[in-house]
Amino acid sequence: MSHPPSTLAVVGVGLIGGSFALAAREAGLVDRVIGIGRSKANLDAALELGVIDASSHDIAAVADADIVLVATPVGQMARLFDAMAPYLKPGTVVTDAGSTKSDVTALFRAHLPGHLEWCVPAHPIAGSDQSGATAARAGLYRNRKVVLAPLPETRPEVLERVDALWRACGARVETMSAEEHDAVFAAVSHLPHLLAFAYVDMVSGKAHAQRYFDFAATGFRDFTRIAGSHPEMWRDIALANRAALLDELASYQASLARLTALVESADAAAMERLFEEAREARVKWHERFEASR
Ligand SMILES: NC(=O)C1=CN([C@@H]2O[C@H](COP(=O)(O)OP(=O)(O)OC[C@H]3O[C@@H](n4cnc5c(N)ncnc54)[C@H](O)[C@@H]3O)[C@@H](O)[C@H]2O)C=CC1
Ligand SMILES: O=C(O)C(=O)Cc1ccc(O)cc1
Repeated sequence: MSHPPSTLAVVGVGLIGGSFALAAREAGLVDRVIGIGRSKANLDAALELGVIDASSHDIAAVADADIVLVATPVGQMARLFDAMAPYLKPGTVVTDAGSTKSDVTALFRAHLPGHLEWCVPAHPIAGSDQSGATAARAGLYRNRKVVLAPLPETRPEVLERVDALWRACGARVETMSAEEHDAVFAAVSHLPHLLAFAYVDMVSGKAHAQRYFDFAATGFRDFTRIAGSHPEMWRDIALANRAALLDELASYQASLARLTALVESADAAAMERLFEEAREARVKWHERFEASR
């Protein structure tokens, strides 16, 4: 399908922004990619790997773009939206990849009030515990979901353009409200990351932690993989989605308290029932997840 030449500016050329740039170019929907970042070493690596065609430390470079993807930690977005506002051409599509959506929606409203018809809050549900441009790969979004949470002001053709870009990257696009998004992701993504960080922190705080780590095996590895994720990114997510996350932390604490009581009372039957129900739910989820990839 032919399309007018288009320039993509990626603000924050890491795993997520870099992978989008590679995939959109491979799909032929983007001709030129400008990387805008704060780390020279990372931008140099992105240039060398062919993830971007040009780099800049100056947000004014968005003036040359038809599409801007903001893929920094969500805590950076307020100042970035604010700083890019004077340079955005009317019609330039602005979208993001942040893991939280109510806060980003509010930031679009607060900092780009004159540009809302061209803004599309978004969240690709793909990634890993890796970060930086060197981790970027074109196939990251293949058969993965992307959630779009359009604003009431977003023009239909702008939504369609962002939808088409993500589909061209191989993703399956779903639309939901920012509120529903944040409640769901607090439970299935943000909470488990916090649990992994807290658990590793607990073990490493033991008096003879190394002795414990020496014997940790695959169960420990699988449960804690995401504790290797980017600390700044997860700090920002925890702050941005505090309310929903506090609800999930409370539910989990209640669940742990119930399990603690079963362990205390040595209630073998109830414990086995709980484990059976959890295992069944996990097996079902895993079958559906693998079938959808
Ligand atoms: N890592 C993951 O699995 C996923 C992450 N996300 C979201 O995508 C966003 C990016 O995450 P990653 O690509 O994993 O992180 P990353 O650390 O790989 O990349 C972020 C990049 O943004 C740059 N950056 C930070 N502050 C900046 C600023 N003020 N101006 C310009 N550049 C700046 C950093 O130097 C870095 O290169 C985050 O909002 C995260 O919540 C969304 C889905 C999955
Ligand atoms: O590392 C993993 O398995 C993840 O869960 C990746 C991930 C991290 C953050 C997101 O907002 C979406 C996906």
